[in-house]
Amino acid sequence: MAFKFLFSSSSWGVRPKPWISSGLRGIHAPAMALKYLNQEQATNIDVELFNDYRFSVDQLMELAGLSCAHAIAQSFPEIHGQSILVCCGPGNNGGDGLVCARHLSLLGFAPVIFYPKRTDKPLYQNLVVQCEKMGLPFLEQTPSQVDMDGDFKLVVDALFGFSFQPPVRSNFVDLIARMSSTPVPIASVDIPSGWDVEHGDVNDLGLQPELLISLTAPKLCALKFQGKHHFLGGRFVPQALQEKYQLNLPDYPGTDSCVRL
Ligand SMILES: NC(=O)C1=CN([C@@H]2O[C@H](COP(=O)(O)OP(=O)(O)OC[C@H]3O[C@@H](n4cnc5c(N)ncnc54)[C@H](O)[C@@H]3O)[C@@H](O)[C@H]2O)[C@@H](O)CC1
Ligand SMILES: [K+]
Repeated sequence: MAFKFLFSSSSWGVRPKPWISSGLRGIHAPAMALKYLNQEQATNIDVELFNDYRFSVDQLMELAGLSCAHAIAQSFPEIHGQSILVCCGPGNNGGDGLVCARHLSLLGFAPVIFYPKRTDKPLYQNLVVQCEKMGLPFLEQTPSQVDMDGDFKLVVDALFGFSFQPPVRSNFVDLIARMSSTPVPIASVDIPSGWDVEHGDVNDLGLQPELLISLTAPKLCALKFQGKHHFLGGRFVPQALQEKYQLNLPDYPGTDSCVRL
């Protein structure tokens, strides 16, 4: 396969993509550039999936969380069987974290959950019970810096996703500061927490994940991501919706739930 690179302005929310050979008479057709969403587009797609396509939150959260666990397993195979701290926030990003923790456990990792601001809705209560009944430990207090640095091989950041509005409120400041300072690698679900969804780490909190799993489609802040592994997960976007928003998502390999970007 022949590759050339097509460069586009990042202000359009796109990244260089290879030209993929059509295989016909040596003609090379340009692949359409992957779309990076602003906050409004991410919200609109979310609303459309629920209201028009009639998916339930549980359905998409299960697929999103599963894809995060798979991306983690692919990125950090060397920590299989070892302890992973999964920090879950109050919204759906936190729900993805709870699902991810459950699947990490099923994959043979040893997740420990920290879920400080719980939501009083059956969906979240059920996710907690599922994890509890599977024997996953929950931390009662914000882990100290020493504990975070010493007890875990990976920290999953499922605090805030595309609905985050900076700055971080006081109750999460310490946790994000510790996640930013730890030498333990961070895997962020959808958005590195504390980052502005479009502009990145505008408040200089310093959270720099080693793995980012963008869900549905990457958000604009992902253009500022400098870690080793960037995956797309959430393999549930119907073709018509992909076309309506010109997402130009890459093909997922085989039956995989995530794809490396
Ligand atoms: N289609 C989709 O688009 C899907 C989205 N999913 C997940 O859902 C996420 C979006 O979920 P939500 O809309 O529930 O929102 P988030 O989980 O991004 O965050 C909302 C919560 O964070 C709090 N919050 C916002 N700004 C804050 C601040 N500055 N300080 C402290 N707390 C703050 C809010 O009060 C609210 O409780 C996505 O990022 C993704 O992870 C998946 O579950 C499934 C499918
Ligand atoms: K996050």
